[in-house]
Amino acid sequence: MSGEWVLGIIGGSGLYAMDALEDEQWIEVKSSFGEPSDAILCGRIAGVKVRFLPRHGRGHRILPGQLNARANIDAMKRAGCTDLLAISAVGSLSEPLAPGHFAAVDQFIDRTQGRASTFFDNGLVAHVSMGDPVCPRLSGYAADAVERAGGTVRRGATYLAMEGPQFSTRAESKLYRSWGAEVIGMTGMPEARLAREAELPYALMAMVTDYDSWRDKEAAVDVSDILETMHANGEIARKAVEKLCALLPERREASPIDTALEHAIITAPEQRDRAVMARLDAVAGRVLNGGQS
Ligand SMILES: CSC[C@H]1O[C@H](OP(=O)(O)O)[C@H](O)[C@@H]1O
Ligand SMILES: Nc1ncnc2[nH]cnc12
Repeated sequence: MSGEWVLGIIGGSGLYAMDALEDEQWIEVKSSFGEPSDAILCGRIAGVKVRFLPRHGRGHRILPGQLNARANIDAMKRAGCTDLLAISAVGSLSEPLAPGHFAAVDQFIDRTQGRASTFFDNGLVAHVSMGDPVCPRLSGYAADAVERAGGTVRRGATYLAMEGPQFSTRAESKLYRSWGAEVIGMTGMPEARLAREAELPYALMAMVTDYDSWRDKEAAVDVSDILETMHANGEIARKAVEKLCALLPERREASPIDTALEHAIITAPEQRDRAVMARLDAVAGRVLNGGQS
């Protein structure tokens, strides 16, 4: 879909509103997948339409494992988002990625358990490609924006999504390092999977808050260290969103991710479950309704 940008921002720990928005208004968006984390804050930054959702709700009410990621992504799609930038606090599993740095995530290892991780269901089976889970265009713009906001950013990092809410043991932390994971958090999955199913180009800008628990001579991560780093660097994340809006080209060219479902649904048309199709009106309406966008 070429045309205008409607930039969805999913704000993680420490990011519960966006001061820079003009004409701001919180709107309740109903989802066919249950309750989203909160209302969506709508407005404009540098002329770009922005839709902001605090991932854990205002006041940080929702555990990572209890987030209704399906409702969140479905609501952002219904709110008209064309692209989604997720912002997340993460632990670092790599020495050069120091607390206070940012990382533009480009790969995931998913260790979450028991979370609803697809919009599809019996009666409507789909398999989207997840080889390249992140939109390189949006991720590149977001990394440029962090630099313009004065941050240090690493382009390309593998994110280990853990279940939580407890932090990792030292043995787990070392194991994930041996797998090549560079940052660790609790929310990037299934969010990234669901964004792809919803044909929304997704990027994850991770803010490193701690060194997790793999450094033997140092204390294991605790939440007070995380909050301290988050408060010291949250302003860069907020400023980066403003810079991102300012640097997006006026016209949004189509992305291949806009049509991720094109050949993904394999259930024969006559076998499709009407109720499941109805629930997917926003996520998959483009393909289910004869390919119109
Ligand atoms: C506050 S520390 C752990 C918490 O922070 C991260 O949240 P988010 O990804 O939403 O920024 C992490 O995933 C945990 O949920
Ligand atoms: N060390 C860590 N593990 C999981 N999630 C985090 N979020 C911030 N730091 C984290």
